[in-house]
Amino acid sequence: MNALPPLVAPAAELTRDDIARYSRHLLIPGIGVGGQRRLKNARVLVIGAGGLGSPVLMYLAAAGAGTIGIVEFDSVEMSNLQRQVIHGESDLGRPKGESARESIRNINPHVEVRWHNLRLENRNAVNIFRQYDLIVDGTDNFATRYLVNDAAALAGKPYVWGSIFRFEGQVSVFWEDAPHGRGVTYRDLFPDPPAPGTVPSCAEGGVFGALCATIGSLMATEAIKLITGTGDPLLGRVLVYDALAMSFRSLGLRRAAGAPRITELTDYEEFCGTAIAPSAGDSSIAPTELADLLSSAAPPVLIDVRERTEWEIVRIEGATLVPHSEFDSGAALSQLPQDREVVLYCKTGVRSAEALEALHKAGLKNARHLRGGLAAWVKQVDRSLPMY
Ligand SMILES: Nc1ncnc2c1ncn2[C@@H]1O[C@H](COP(=O)(O)OP(=O)(O)OP(=O)(O)O)[C@@H](O)[C@H]1O
Repeated sequence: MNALPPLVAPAAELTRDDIARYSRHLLIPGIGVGGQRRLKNARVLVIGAGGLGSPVLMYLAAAGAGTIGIVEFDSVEMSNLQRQVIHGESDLGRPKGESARESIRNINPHVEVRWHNLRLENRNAVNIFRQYDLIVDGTDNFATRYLVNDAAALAGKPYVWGSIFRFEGQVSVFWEDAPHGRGVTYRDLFPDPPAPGTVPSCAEGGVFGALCATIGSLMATEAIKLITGTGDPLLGRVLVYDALAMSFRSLGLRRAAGAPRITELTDYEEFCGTAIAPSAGDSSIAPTELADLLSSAAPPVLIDVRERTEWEIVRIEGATLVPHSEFDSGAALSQLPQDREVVLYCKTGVRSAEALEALHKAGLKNARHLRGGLAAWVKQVDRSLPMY
């Protein structure tokens, strides 16, 4: 085993209550009283109290991490409850940070919870990271992941990273300044972000709820190992889990030869191509305008560019399904009329804007896309439709 020195110094003695509460940890060689005292002294920052953040926060709290920070700005929605188990039915509409803090207090009142009620951004990341020993990234977007990576490097902190999609997940530990030259960062795994629109988010592609527990619990495990100096952390390795095959693979990861040190933050939205909405620009149509147009004498042809699974959940009446992938391949063009206006829509307006760009490039100009997608349509036009 290639254990690292423990990240955190031990706290003062354990109390009687600590000994009773953590007794099953105290019995394990590798944690014991020494490891538990380190946990008590640990300050862990968890970014996002969502699918991954939920199990991470719950297990770190139960394990007795002394101080847990939560960075989260969002509120609990119905579609979160299938996997974000730190929140419950009675938390719907509440800030996730508040709900998570309450759950943690219920699990372990000895944990000090610091909720940073904000979006992690360039202007706050490094300062917040400096207040903690270890960062755990439970976020869901590439811009934030690169920011977490670079800010962790600038603050000199290790961080545990996890990612989930449908039935697959990945976990690793990144730390530019890791002892024994084991420093690898997220940029060594993914030097470049994927082209915008090529990797669907969980909101678009879906995620298997129990996968979050597997990956989140692995992330909490790595955090506890680093804090206590127990076992071999996933430094320089990525663990890949396939829930359908029920298999784990561990892939080696090296620092790219000559990779420069991270010395500053950059514009992550621009780096990831998510800064500007695709250049469909003013070729969008508002939901209410589309509703009027659909009931006019010359209604446009309405095209749903989502996946069939989404189409089967809910759709706008009268729409035809032509999935987004058929726009990339060019197959969509032959299915669209040249003599009538075409309006494309997706869930939130991102995929439809991309599909529209492909149509414009192919020469079909008489086309627009629904601004804000089906989500905006449901809010502004037809509240009777369910939203996912
Ligand atoms: N930059 C950021 N700062 C703070 N929290 C963030 C940031 N980026 C993402 N998050 C939070 O990370 C969590 C990610 O969790 P997850 O993807 O499971 O949830 P979600 O975004 O609610 O899901 P969905 O997109 O399916 O509705 C979210 O709660 C989100 O608010």
